[in-house]
Formats: sequence, C-alpha cells, structure tokens
Amino acid sequence: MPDPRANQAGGGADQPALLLEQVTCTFISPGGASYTAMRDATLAVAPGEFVSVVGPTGCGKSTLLNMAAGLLRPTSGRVQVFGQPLQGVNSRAGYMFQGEALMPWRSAQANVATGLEFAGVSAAETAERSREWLRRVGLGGFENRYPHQMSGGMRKRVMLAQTLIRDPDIILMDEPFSALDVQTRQLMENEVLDLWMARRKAVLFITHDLDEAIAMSDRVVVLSAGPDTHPIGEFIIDIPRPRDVAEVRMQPRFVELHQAIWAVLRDEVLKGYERQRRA
Ligand SMILES: Nc1ncnc2c1ncn2[C@@H]1O[C@H](COP(=O)(O)OP(=O)(O)OP(=O)(O)O)[C@@H](O)[C@H]1O
Repeated sequence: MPDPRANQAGGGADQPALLLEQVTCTFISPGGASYTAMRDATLAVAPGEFVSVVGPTGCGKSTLLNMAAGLLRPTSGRVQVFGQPLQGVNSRAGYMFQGEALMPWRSAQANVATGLEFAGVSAAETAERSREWLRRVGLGGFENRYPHQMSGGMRKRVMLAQTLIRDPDIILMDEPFSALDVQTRQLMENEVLDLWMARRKAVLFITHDLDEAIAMSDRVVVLSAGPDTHPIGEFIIDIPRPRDVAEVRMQPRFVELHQAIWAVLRDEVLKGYERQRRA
C-alpha cells in the first residue's frame, strides 16, 4: 500500500531532500537488447545543498536526473524525496531541461505562468507572480516578447523563471547553459547563484563542464563512463561564498580542486570517448 504522504509538501526536513539509493536503470530496446546505463548508484542531496554531477558524455547524467524527477522509474533501487518514497512525478522538484523548452506560441510571461496555471492559481496572482519573476531574471519589460523574438540567453532566463516560479524545494538542472556563449553563460551562472543564495533550495545540477561544476557547487560528484555508471568520486568545494564564477577560477583552491577532480574524471572521459567511437 503506497504511503499517502509520499511526495507531499512538508515533513522530512531532517532527511536528504533527494536520495537515490542503489539505483539501477536498464533500457530494453524494441529489438530486445538491453543496456544498463546506471548500476547501484547512490547519491544524496541535502536541503539547501548545491550538488553538481559531472561525467563523460553519454554516461547517464540525464538518466539520473530523470529518475530524480520521477520521469523514469529505476529498474531497481529507491528514490526518496525528503524521506518519502517518490511515486510518480516529483512534485517538490522544478526541472530545467537542456534544450529549448518554451512554447513558441506563448509570450514570455505566458510561458513563465504555465506552472501556476496548471496549479490552479488565480489569474490575477499568476499575472503578478510571473511579471515579478521575469523582473527577477532581468527581463522586466519583455513580458510580451515571443520566444523567437528573444536571444538564446533571454530564452534561458525565461526557462529559469518558469522553473523557479513554483518555488520548488528541489531544483533539477540538466546542462541548462550548454548552448550559450561563454559571457552569457557566466552571467546566467552568477544569476543562478544569487537566486540560490537568497533561497537555498536543494540543487542537482548536471554539467559536462568541470569549471562550471566547481564554481557553482558545494559538492561535485564524478560519474564513471557507461555502461553500469555509478559515482566514483566526490569532492567538497570548500571555496567561500558568495562567488563570482569568472573570478573564482583564478583562486589557487579552485585550481587545486580542478586538478584533483580532473585526475578522476580524465580516465572516464577517455573510456567514454573510446566506447562511443567503437559503437
Ligand atoms: N530511452 C532509452 N532507451 C535506450 N537507451 C537509452 C535511453 N535513454 C538513454 N539511453 C542510453 O543510456 C545512456 C545514458 O544516456 P544519458 O542521456 O543519461 O547520458 P548523458 O550522460 O546525459 O549524455 P550527454 O552527456 O550526451 O548529455 C546512453 O548510452 C544512452 O544511449
């Protein structure tokens, strides 16, 4: 009998915000071939903690995030949200996808408002909160622009507002800024850090960019190359906050951490590359 409190707001504040315990995920193709993308992987994110996951391309980073979001059920193992088993979609999490996820026929404000509309929030409150969130991400005055009338960076800002407007306790981000140029990317990273510092939600951030992971996080988890991906290293990022993502890279401690993490990641990247080349 499923626990009726599962996945509900409230409760469990002393528990990890998110716990993936010994999760295995095997995909079966229509032809019957099976591929175990993840095996016996355990990862916890504490309330208010910013955790990045890095790993070689195709190792299973999105798979991990999809399990945390409740969009994909692990083949075995368990996922818990604030101490309760996750059932169905993770209603305490906001998910920012890798690609473009805006509805092209809706204005910036209407895109940001979508989550509140689904939640049945009144039209007046929805309008006010979506305007306020657009302002917070630096898009005050752009409410009526459509996605095709905005730059890539502006569209990402709209996606960020869309993710945060429901004030999720857990924020899941899958390489959110990978398509942006370096300068825009650093601006967005700093904005995310400012918003996070103000609200301190649990963040699980997927990236293939080690600099980004170190600059943003409290902890960086390194995944092995697939198949059978699992965490193989974990590093506490003891660099004081607030941080500026561009400046923090110059600090000796940043360089030290980068070397230590890269020593673990490098072999996996080479393995992943070799496997993809042979596939
Ligand atoms: N629905 C699916 N069916 C079959 N195989 C899948 C499915 N989804 C993912 N995979 C495989 O699982 C592995 C992990 O995929 P995933 O997208 O999680 O990797 P990733 O680390 O996020 O990749 P990237 O770095 O390219 O974003 C890949 O080999 C992929 O081909």
